[in-house]
This record gives sequence, C-alpha cells and structure tokens, in this order.
Amino acid sequence: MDIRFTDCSVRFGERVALQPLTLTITERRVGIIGLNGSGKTTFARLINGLVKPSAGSVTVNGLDTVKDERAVLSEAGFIFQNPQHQLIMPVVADDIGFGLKNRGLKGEEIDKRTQAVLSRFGVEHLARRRVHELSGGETQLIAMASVVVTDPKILILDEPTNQLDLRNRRRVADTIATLDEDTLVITHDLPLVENVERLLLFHEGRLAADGAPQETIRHYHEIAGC
Ligand SMILES: Nc1ncnc2c1ncn2[C@@H]1O[C@H](COP(=O)(O)OP(=O)(O)OP(=O)(O)O)[C@@H](O)[C@H]1O
Repeated sequence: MDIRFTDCSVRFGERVALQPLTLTITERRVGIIGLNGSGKTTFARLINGLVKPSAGSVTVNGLDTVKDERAVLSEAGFIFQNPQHQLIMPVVADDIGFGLKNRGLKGEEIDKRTQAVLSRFGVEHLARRRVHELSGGETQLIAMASVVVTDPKILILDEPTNQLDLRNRRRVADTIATLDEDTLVITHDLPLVENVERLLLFHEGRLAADGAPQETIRHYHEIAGC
C-alpha cells in the first residue's frame, strides 16, 4: 500500500481530533494503538475518505481522498467497530452479494464470488443464515467477507476482536493474518498487532510512536502508566 498524509489535521468544531500529521505508509501489515479517544479511528477513517482533512491531504495508492472520493472507497475497504451495523440484507449470502450488485455485477457472477469468499473464510455453512442470528465471531467474519468480496487493495479493520470470546478471537485473528490484502488494524488487543511490520501509537491526537511493535508497545505502557 502507499498511503501519504501531508500536513493533515482534523477538527470537529473546537475539538482537534488529529494534530497536523505528515506520514507515508508502504508496509503491508500495519497496526494502530492508543488510549480511548486518542485519534485512531479518525486517522483510519481519513484513509478511506469517511473523514475529510480539515487541512492538508491524504492520498491512497495515488488517489486523493477528497478529489477521488469514490475511487478511494473501492481501494480501501473499512470494517467497522460494530460490524452488525454494516450488514444490510437479512440473509448472509444476499448481504455479501449486495456490494457486488451495487457495482453492476450480474446474478451468476455475484453467486460465484459470494461462494468463493464464503469458502475462503471457512463459513459456507452460513450462506442462508439470517444476519441478526449470527454470533459475534460469525458477524465479524461475514462483515469482513462482505468487504473483501468487493476486492479492495487495502483493508482497514477497526477493533476486529472487540467483544469476541477466546475461540472467536483466535478465529478472527487467524483469518486476518492470512488475508492477501494489505491491512491496517486498529485495536486494544495488543497480541493482535505483535507481529505487524509497523505499529503506530496515537496519543491526544498526535502520533506518539511509530516503529517496531515491541518498541511502540513499550511507549504505550509508559503513556498509559501501567
Ligand atoms: N464525529 C465526531 N464529532 C465530534 N468529535 C468527534 C467525532 N469523531 C471523533 N471525535 C472526537 O475526536 C477524538 C478522537 O476520537 P477517535 O474516535 O478518533 O478516537 P479513538 O482513538 O478511535 O478512540 P476509541 O479507542 O475510544 O475508539 C475524541 O475526542 C472524539 O470524541
């Protein structure tokens, strides 16, 4: 991936959520950590244009998140903190097909791609299940599948193991580790980012550490005071 922040800052009214930031990310596996309210989600949402810079700019694989808004949305898929809000159709297979239909694909191709992604995530058996009856781990996997099926080059996962039990956490973590797409993972679950190539730490809207996971995690403990 090639993500470039140039003097990018974000304000929500009087509140500064991100202080001016200049940064280039080219690694394939990147993690983002920090205390609650430190600016992680704001940073991640800037990357697929869900949040726009108040000043400065962000480009993703050469596309500007403001000028090339639609193209950026296809380039970088976002899996939300509460994935159940992301599932729109009542039945799993229809939900996965929904994004493909929106992109103009036809029935047979939609079915083929839906089957392929369900099998890639090991959840073919969930195809006809109702989305609101899925467990937390299943919901997370289906939300990931419904974004992956649209072929984004970059996946942004916002707290993907939040509220999962140990078994589902492991399942989701293993799935993330084997994704072909470049990934940015925001998390409070530190083992999930222990092996990323680059780990960013945000604190009070600033990038407070940026480097190898162990070093960044050490800074995080200092900031958290524990
Ligand atoms: N849409 C918004 N309107 C106003 N303030 C916002 C908005 N989104 C975020 N903020 C504020 O910006 C700051 C950074 O929020 P952000 O969601 O980026 O933090 P975070 O590090 O992801 O937090 P958490 O770990 O709790 O999810 C917070 O003070 C938050 O209240």
